[in-house]
Amino acid sequence: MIFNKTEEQEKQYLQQILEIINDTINNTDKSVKEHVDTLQEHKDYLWSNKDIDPHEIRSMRESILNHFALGENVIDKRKRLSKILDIPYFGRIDFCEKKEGKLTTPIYIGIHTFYDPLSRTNLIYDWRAPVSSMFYDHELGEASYISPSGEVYGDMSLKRQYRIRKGRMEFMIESSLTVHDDILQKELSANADDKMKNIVTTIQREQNRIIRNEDASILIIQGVAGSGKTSIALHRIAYLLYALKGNISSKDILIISPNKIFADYISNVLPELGEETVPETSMEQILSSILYNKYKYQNFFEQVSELLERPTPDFIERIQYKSSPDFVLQLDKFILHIENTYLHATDVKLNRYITIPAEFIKEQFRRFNRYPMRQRFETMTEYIMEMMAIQYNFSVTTAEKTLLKKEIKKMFAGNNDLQVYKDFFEWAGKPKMFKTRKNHTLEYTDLAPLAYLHLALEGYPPHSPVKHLLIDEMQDYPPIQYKIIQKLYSCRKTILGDTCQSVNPYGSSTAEMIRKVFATGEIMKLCKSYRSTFEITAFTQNIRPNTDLEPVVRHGEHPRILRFQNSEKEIDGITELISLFRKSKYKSLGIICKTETQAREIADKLLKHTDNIYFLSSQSSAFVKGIIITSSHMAKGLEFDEVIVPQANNKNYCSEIDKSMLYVAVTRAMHKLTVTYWGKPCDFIYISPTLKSSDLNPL
Ligand SMILES: Nc1ncnc2c1ncn2[C@@H]1O[C@H](COP(=O)(O)OP(=O)(O)OP(=O)(O)O)[C@@H](O)[C@H]1O
Repeated sequence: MIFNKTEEQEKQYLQQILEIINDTINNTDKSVKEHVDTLQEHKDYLWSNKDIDPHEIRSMRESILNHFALGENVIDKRKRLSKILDIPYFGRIDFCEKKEGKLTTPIYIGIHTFYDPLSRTNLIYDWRAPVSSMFYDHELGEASYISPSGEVYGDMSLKRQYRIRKGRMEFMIESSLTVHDDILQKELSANADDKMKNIVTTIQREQNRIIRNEDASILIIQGVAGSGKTSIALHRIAYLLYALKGNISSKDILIISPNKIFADYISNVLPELGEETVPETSMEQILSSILYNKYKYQNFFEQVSELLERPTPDFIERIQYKSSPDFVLQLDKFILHIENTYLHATDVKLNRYITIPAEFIKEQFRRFNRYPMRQRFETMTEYIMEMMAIQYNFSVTTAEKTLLKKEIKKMFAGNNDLQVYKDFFEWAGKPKMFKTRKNHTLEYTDLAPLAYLHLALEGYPPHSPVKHLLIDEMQDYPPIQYKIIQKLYSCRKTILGDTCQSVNPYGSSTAEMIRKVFATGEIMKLCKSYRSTFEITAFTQNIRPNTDLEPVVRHGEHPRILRFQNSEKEIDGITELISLFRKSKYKSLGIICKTETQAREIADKLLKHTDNIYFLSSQSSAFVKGIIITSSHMAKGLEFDEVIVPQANNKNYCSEIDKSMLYVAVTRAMHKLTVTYWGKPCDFIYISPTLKSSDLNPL
């Protein structure tokens, strides 16, 4: 006998569940009110009784704090329950454990657990619960899941998916498959939001393996464009917060994200999954704060812009040199060289009678080699003084002690980070590899090695409280930056990215390179691409073929390549495309240019013809829905219903880095893509014979 066999029965059951949830909400409201009343009573009592004895005050204080904490708990529960009212559950499996006397049990799966205290049953299971994993991993028939007490085997006899919105069941699908294709197609065909959304109802099996991987201490996800890397990494965080409850909370997690826009864009996923937003930072912030924010430096965005707008072979060479794994080895050798040669010891005359010999000082520098070099002076001084006192039976004054410490510090030639860093290039025989810009501004590639040397000399900060580190866009960070991360954060890590989307082709890292830096790590691949229609994906594959990529078959319009007579006509054409977009069903349009300068120029021109266009610069911090004009670099990680890529001529897009930018731009499109140009089309775009001739004729 199947529980709730028909759709009608399921609908009635949904109503019952909603009633129970509503009752529970009413009870929590009562409970909140009781807590508020008690707190008020305590407050009144304290106000109206001036001579209360200290014991009573203390006990009352404890009671207030207690009520407060309980009250907050109840409020959290209330928030969760109100969310459940909208979509109580999205899936169901019927499972019978292979054990005598066990019955088939329907398991309803939602974003949160719902336990009914009256019937003492779990009416809804959290999607992260062990039993729920079968929903994502198994088809009908034999199934198993890993419970805290071991693997549980059984038979899965039914699998349903529901679409419930605002407490109303729109439809249900019964399926033997893992996640039914129709539901996935519906989700993928929906319009883009101003924030990344959760995908809990349609997580795919290969994605679930990554989310629930608790074994890997360093998990490296290499995934093709639109494969759900970022979404999956965030779901993984939500999963770990659930599975390791008590050991880890959201404030113990740190996300290293490429920029503020991206951080804003992904900020909704965890709250949607019922978790707090987690702290976020950027690689630049980490590196600069190691150096006490003392140096002016070209930021990563400026480095990319320079590579796109005015690349010089020297600049490229400097970036390449400092981004190789070999460079880290060289720095390590140099640190050893500092250790062996930077202390130029001399005799120190403490007073008329006592002189500390140079050789003795040198010996102490070596003796304390477990301390970072700049941290040894104090300990060496203490030790030397102690030895003096024992051997010659005399005591030194504080002034003499201070003098000795000062003298030892002076003997060390590595007290200035920048000088040491410059020395490195002399030592390596590559003085041309270091160049500062106007006003002593450092190049971006120098920030990490400088910080690395600083840490080697000064010592690493105490153990970081971060328990899980998430690094997105992993390909953009060179090995030296990972080396620093490894030393700063010893915790578990999830690192994700796609080498094909590097905006830093002269300094990018592959999954394999990253694993080498950490000397460990599990690489998991995501090959299915979900974001774009089949036609758009085929187009992007012509720009940068990736044999790993497997598109999800969802059809849409063919991308269009529009040729114009000149740049003015191109602007007119884009204005026309914008007005067509405004009349369409789509909600977001990204006009993605190669550089920020180009984006700004086009934005200025377009704004003469049309309004409500937002220019997103590297300084922006919030992502907005609507018509956005931006650079490829800023668009990384984002997505739009429709994308227009202007100026795709062979002058604008001609180098390897230009190709990366073009690839990033076109892979942002979900449903519609138009590429415009005047002059000759760039060689990276394949003009397919299926294109209508009107698409190519000059307009
Ligand atoms: N299992 C899934 N169910 C529904 N949608 C999915 C699924 N997996 C991925 N998507 C959708 O695919 C799109 C791409 O996801 P996401 O941005 O996480 O991918 P990514 O690999 O980080 O992309 P990129 O590297 O190109 O920026 C999003 O719209 C996401 O909602």
